[in-house]
Amino acid sequence: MKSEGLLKPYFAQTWRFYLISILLHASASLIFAYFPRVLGDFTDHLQSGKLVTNDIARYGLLLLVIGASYSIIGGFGQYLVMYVGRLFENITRRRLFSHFSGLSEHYYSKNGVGKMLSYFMNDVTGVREAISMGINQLSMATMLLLSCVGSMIAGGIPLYLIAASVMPLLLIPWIVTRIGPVIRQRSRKVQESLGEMTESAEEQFSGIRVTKKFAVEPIMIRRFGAHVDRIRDNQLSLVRMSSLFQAIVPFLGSLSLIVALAFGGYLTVTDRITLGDFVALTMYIRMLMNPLQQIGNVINTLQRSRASLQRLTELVAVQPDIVEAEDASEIDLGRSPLRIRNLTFTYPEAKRPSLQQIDLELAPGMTLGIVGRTGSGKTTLVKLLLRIYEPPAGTIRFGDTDIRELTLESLRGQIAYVPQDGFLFSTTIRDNIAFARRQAGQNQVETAAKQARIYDNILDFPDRFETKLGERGLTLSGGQRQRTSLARGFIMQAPLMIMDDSVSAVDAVTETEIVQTIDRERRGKTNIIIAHKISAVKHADLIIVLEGGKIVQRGRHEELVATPGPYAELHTIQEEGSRYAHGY
Ligand SMILES: Nc1ncnc2c1ncn2[C@@H]1O[C@H](COP(=O)(O)OP(=O)(O)OP(=O)(O)O)[C@@H](O)[C@H]1O
Repeated sequence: MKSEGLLKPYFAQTWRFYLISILLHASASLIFAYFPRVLGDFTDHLQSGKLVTNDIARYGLLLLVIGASYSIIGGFGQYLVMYVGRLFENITRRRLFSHFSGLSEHYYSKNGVGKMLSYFMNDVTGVREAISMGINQLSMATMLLLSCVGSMIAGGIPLYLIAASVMPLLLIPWIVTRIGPVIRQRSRKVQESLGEMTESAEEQFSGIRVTKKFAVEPIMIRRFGAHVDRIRDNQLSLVRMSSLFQAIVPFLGSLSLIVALAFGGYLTVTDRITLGDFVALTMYIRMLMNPLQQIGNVINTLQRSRASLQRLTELVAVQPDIVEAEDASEIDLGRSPLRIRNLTFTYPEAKRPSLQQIDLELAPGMTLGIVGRTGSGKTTLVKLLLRIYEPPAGTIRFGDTDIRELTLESLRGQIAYVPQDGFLFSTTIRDNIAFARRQAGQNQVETAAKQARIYDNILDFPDRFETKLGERGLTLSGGQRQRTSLARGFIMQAPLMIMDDSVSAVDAVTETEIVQTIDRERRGKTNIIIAHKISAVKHADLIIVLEGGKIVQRGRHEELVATPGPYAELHTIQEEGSRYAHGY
């Protein structure tokens, strides 16, 4: 899997920062590698017996300068890389979000929200750690390693002594390549189980009201517990491998030190190197252990983040199911009749079609009523009209233009869709109503609220139109939610308004008022009203009855009531129901 998708543009933008940082790291390491040399010289000076108080102060000052320069220069280099690492997080989260927004409903129904959240949180952070902390440590460690070896050679320590002492340390890369893949695979499992947990938590918190009503909390707690246990098991398995790795590295470091001590000590007593060289050598070996261990850690981090990067790259490569045609055009839906011809539609991965051979023509300004049992295909028809799913070519047209040839903005911007359970955001009721018309003035918001018969309720809310809804705000009743979402539809004054069972939760009187408002306020505009209640559609210019995805009846209310069939049956049942309710 290629990972350029995310990293290439990022590095193209930030390589200068990395270059400066690596140069700073290199300078800091060069300076720091001088440290053991100074101590070695000091030892030799001391041993010669010529050391005076002034020299001690000079050596002390030199070490202070080395330490301070290393900290300042290295620290600044580190800051730069950390800074661009955060930039990566920022750029990637924005990019992911805009990519997510373009993906289709089908994608979301296949992939849970929890997974998306996990991409945002864990994976982006995982990659950021690798390209900030990881690169920081790696460059620092490599530079220090090279500087130390360089300084040892320049300081006159024999090459064979350096080679013998450093040998055990060189086993580290070999061990890394053995253990690394296992760590990566285990880390992938941890990330996956984290994603599953987030998904389960998200679903369970969203459904908490249902859970409580059915008193099934213990089952939910048990189910969630199983997810958490899986994370623990996967994490422990990862920690076992990482710990083994972390333990081997210092062990090899100790081996190096032992060789340096034994071999270096022997060369010192046989006068082949000075005591100062010996002191410097042991210090260098000590200094090398840290960077080598860091290199190991970084390789671990890189292995872990490769899995994250792979997931993110796969994600940004997902193409939206619905794409605009290159020469997509815009038309005025208010002037173009809706023509549906021989529309048969099967959901991806479904066995049977949800709509079959639908033929329908709706002139601008007409009101269409759609009734039908649950699962008969009403919402599916709407999803195709909005192009949330792709209808077969040529089956749905506005005038002579196939909806697949329209820009998505032109199509969706001219349709006010009011679903049964319109989602309300945790913001003010005003913002919720003006959702698709951000620039709407207070007057327009109030008019829409009046049309949807929610105005009086809003006046009773604590801050009226500025009342906050949602988690930390007011909770609306089902009927109030529906009417708020209806107001959101009204405010668009769109050429086509689709109400998908959007008055099902309001009382009969309010429903009649809303239906009358639609008739009055939306005269000349096209309306599609989907309802289970005949009272909501009986004024329509045309009513269709769907059954098993087919239109089984069509006509005006009076005609349909007079014709034996599902509509007349539904009418009788509902009439009897209402008579019973009124005590006849
Ligand atoms: N995303 C989907 N993938 C596969 N099948 C689906 C999908 N959405 C709906 N269906 C199926 O398509 C059929 C029609 O569903 P649709 O939602 O259009 O019914 P409906 O008439 O709007 O029902 P209701 O009145 O309950 O809202 C059903 O059998 C349903 O199971």
